[in-house]
Amino acid sequence: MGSPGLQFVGSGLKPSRSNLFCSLFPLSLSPDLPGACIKAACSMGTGTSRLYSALAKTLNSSAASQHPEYLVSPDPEHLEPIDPKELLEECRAVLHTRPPRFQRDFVDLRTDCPSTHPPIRVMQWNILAQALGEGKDNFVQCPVEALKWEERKCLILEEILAYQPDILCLQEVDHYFDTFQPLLSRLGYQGTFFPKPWSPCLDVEHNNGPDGCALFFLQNRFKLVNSANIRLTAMTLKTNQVAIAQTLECKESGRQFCIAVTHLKARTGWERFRSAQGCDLLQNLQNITQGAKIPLIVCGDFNAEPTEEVYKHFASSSLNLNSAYKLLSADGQSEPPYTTWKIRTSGECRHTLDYIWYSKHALNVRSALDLLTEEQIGPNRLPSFNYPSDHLSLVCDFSFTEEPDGLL
Ligand SMILES: NC(=O)C1=CN([C@@H]2O[C@H](COP(=O)(O)OP(=O)(O)OC[C@H]3O[C@@H](n4cnc5c(N)ncnc54)[C@H](OP(=O)(O)O)[C@@H]3O)[C@@H](O)[C@H]2O)C=CC1
Ligand SMILES: [Mg+2]
Repeated sequence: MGSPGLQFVGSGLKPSRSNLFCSLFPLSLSPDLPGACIKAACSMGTGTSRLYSALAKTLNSSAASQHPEYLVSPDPEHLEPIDPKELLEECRAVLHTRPPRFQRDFVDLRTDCPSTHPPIRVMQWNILAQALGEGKDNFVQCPVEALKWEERKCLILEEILAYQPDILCLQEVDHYFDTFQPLLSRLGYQGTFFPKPWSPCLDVEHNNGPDGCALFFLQNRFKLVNSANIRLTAMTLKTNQVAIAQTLECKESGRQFCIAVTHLKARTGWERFRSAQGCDLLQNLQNITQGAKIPLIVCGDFNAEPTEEVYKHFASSSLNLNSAYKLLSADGQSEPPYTTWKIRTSGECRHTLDYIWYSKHALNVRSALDLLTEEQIGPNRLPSFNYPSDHLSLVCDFSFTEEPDGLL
């Protein structure tokens, strides 16, 4: 990680790559980047000079001098909007030496149910914290070059831009303030970040701050009604895991719903702990949705197979939830065979851990993005030069059922 911004300055960017520079470069700057470097690199036209003012303001602010970079959020008013197509092209330029993206298709699930409003596209993704990927995860078949942040961040952005979700639920985010918040806000998203209280990223040398959950929604589609950052408890004890729950109102339909993101405790031996965290989250969501009066979508890396207790709590909750990716199976009852697939020193780890739960009486899943095949994932599994995380993204299109007063 270090000072990735300096790599861009030193990489001999040509004027034709100035767009790339505008969108991607300033957001990777390290607080110790010399001012002279910033000025030299930023004197490339009006757009960049405006960026320079924002950047200079951020770096010179008293907040910046007192707090590490990851706690400093650039003022969104000073950031120019970006055209998603342009950013996608910029990412592709950075990734030109890498193999092409895998093709994934949306599967139509409810073509028979008409909807007057555009669907709500939700993406769930554990993007793999940079510090954990480089320092803790031990992905023994993944070359270190495949994990280089300057390229891996472009693969992550490419995935987001390819599907353009209305709502984005992320786990293991350790580049919120320097990358995702500024870039996604320029794409029209409003973001919220809740770091883990004792993120394992902080144990890694040259880390970029704690990892946590992040929730983004498109401001032109939704109005924020209510937001809660939740530190999960297990049997009344505070834990290291978190969730964000927000009530949003659709600007087109006026209908409200609650969206939540979480990342439960990892590892075997912690099943009862995860179960308790799940119960706490369900209790919080009961309160927020006023006993299931408001439709709910819960995205998460639950770190639990469908056989675990926490999964069963969600499946049988009085919130009337169903897991969207079951609908991809022939009988509509089976989860996919994997949502994460990696090789550690301990061997191959193929598991279904990631879910998108939704209020089954209030929402329809219109389509879901198919998973990567074993052949696409390849023998070295994930992450790889083609795919930036050990977890696959899950993407669903939802619409409200037509009866607003129907049972939730
Ligand atoms: N500084 C301090 O005083 C304290 C520090 N800590 C730190 O926090 C850590 C525990 O945090 P906690 O939130 O409970 O972490 P978790 O056990 O939930 O795991 C943290 C991350 O490790 C990944 N992971 C899962 N399995 C493995 C594996 N076999 N090898 C490597 N990584 C794996 C998980 O990814 P995924 O979800 O993708 O599987 C997850 O993102 C401690 O190890 C310590 O580093 C904790 C308390 C105090
Ligand atoms: Mg992980």
